[in-house]
Amino acid sequence: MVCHNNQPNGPEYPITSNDNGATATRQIELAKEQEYVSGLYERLDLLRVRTQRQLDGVLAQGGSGGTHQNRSERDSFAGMYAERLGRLWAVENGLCFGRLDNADDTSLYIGRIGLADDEQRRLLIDWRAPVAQPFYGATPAASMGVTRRRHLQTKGRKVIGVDDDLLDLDSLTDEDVATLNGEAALLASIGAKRTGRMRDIVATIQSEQDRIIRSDLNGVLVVQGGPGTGKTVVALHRAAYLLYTHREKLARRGVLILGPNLTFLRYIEQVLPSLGETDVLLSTVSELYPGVVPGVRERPEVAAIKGDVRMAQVVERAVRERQRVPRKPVEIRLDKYTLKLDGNILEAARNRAARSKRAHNEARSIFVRHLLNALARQAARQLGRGMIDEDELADIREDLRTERPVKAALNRLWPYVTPQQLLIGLFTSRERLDYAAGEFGEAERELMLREPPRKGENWWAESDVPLLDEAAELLGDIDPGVLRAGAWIAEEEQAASRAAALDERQHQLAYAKEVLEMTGLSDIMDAEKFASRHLNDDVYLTTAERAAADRTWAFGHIIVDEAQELSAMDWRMVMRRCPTRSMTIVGDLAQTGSSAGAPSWGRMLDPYVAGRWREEHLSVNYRTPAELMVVAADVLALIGPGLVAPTSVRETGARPWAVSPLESLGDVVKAEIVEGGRLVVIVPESRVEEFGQIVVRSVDGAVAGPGTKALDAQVAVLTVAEAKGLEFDAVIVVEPELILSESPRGASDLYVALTRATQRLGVVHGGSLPEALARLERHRIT
Ligand SMILES: Nc1ncnc2c1ncn2[C@@H]1O[C@H](COP(=O)(O)OP(=O)(O)OP(=O)(O)O)[C@@H](O)[C@H]1O
Repeated sequence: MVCHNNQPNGPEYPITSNDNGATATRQIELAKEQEYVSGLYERLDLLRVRTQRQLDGVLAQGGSGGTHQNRSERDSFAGMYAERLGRLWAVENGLCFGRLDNADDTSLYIGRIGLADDEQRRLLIDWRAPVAQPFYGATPAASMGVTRRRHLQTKGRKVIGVDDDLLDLDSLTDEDVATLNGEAALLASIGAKRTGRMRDIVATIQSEQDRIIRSDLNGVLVVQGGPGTGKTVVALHRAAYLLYTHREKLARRGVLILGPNLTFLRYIEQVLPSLGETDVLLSTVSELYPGVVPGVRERPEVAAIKGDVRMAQVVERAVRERQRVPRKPVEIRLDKYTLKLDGNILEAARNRAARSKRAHNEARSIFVRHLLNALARQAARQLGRGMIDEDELADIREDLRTERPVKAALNRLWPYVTPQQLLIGLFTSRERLDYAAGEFGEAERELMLREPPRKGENWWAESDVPLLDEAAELLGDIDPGVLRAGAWIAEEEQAASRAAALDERQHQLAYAKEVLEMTGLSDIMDAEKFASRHLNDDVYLTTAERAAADRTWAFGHIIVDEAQELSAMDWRMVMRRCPTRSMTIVGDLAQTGSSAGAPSWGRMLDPYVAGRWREEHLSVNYRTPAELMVVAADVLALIGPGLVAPTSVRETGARPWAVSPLESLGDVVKAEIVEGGRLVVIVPESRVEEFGQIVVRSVDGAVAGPGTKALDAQVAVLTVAEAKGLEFDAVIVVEPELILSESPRGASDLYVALTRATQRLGVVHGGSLPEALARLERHRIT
């Protein structure tokens, strides 16, 4: 199916006939719908006023008075009303977007939330309710009792268009024919200019997407689909659907959505609130280890090694290395005598601790107890006290425990280790790597070897995060008493965790401000107070916030976006967060850019759910026009001969082009700027700074590099990895040959770059143009 739609904004008022009678019929229909929709907004306003009053009432009871329980109840109610109010405000735009007419002559209006009047009569059905499903699933062949599906287009509170699908074709009347205009709502939506933020598609979900959204909560669902097929947006709607349908279960355990980078998370972060869902944790995989924010860019070959599943054994052996029995006996010199720990004693103590199956730090007390007993007996012998009772032995043991040389020896023999210390110790020591990473070759071990961190340096790379998590599992917690003493924790680590706490606080404050503005409460309460009351206090943290701070949190459901990028080690970490294996995994194997990414879904998932994961496919591209996909398909052929590009839903008539020389870049970008829309310049990683500077110098307000600013700017300069998952009205790819050659997954990178545009695509090159781009219309600027 290819529809022609040259209007980037789509029709504002979808009139397909210029017949006067039909136009009059439409006007009448519009007026009827307007009346109903106005009634819905009146109801919404009333509910807002009521909820606001309830909130004011609770807040008026004062902040710090009463018992702890009174205060905590008050705060809970205030939190609940504020959240409800937030929801009521969030659905302002597009409150009602559809109507279903049933064969029994009843009609249902479908919208973002459910509304009822005071007599509990249904006025508006939540799009996620089972009765709303035919709005997305009914077809003429399987009409599900529906005769007409009507899309309502609104601007603010005004109904500006109706767009009907008639599903019972036999019952068509002349008036029906006048309002029949199939895909106008979809085309208007996908042709609209982009704002730098993903919007919800609740009014135009297609039936293959709806099946995925409403698929069962249990088990692992993989959604494989080419670029622009709606994987991300479908995954987000699925989160909203699951929260609505299994509210109780998921509210307790929470839903985690994992995306490829922070810019992407900013890009999608408004979709769920616009669907009335705020309590979902959005995170990148590299943020999953609390307290560590990776800042080191690693070479792809190093990331590939550290993402290899064999690293699990390496970490395990690195832990065991810390429990190694020294070859020579250990002597402990005290004032009165010298004690000696030989191999047999040490081995026995270590075996006893190992048999406990506890994690390293938690098993330490067993090891220490066993050794102290042995030392106490030796001490008693040396003091000439052959037979001593248990009490005397205990006294000697306690004396020994506080002796400095004994403590030092115990620390050497079975040290407390943090995950950070373990990895720094491992990757900065050739000896330790040789011991722990035997299954990797010498060259690979050499690649892993690093300099120790300098003071204040952020030492962590993304590939370290799952290794830290793995280490945390094997090391376990350190006794908080010992932790407080803290002397053995590297200063750098303390500084890093203080910085992370500060960052977190700032993020909470920004979020609090947003909530207060959205709920109209900013005059009553300041953000600082709101944040400490509702966000930072253990009792009132939302599920998502509590989960974010807890490495061992088990989520009710996890959605992984751009899942092809995760390494085998990443999957181990993600699976640990979801013991029930209720997951939605969306991605496209052809777009894999990471050197440690998935070669196939089975390879990544079979170790956890062999034969128990189900796969769905999406095959229609709602983003990239057909003219652009023809070019992208030639690059797809480089990735794998049998791969099939998704079918574009529309043509625009705009042919993609290539220009040279490279010196024209600034002018070309200026000429391509989309009024009221977004343009991205996608550049090779190795020349990002150079091209970024050229564009920033040539175009006022252009932004080089990722982040919120890049999303908001009219022109942004990004690498492929930074542009992954995003979309723009126009895309200019610079030096595609270099993108192809500079990474082992160059063809996938170029494919991703070429498929980011919703309207126009151009290439600027100085070097040769890859053969796969032969279909581009070529120009030379003189
Ligand atoms: N049913 C729909 N109605 C309107 N717009 C849609 C629909 N499905 C998808 N889209 C739009 O198509 C675009 C692409 O969607 P999305 O980013 O989810 O695709 P994707 O499969 O994740 O792409 P990629 O793999 O390239 O990142 C978005 O603008 C999205 O809103």
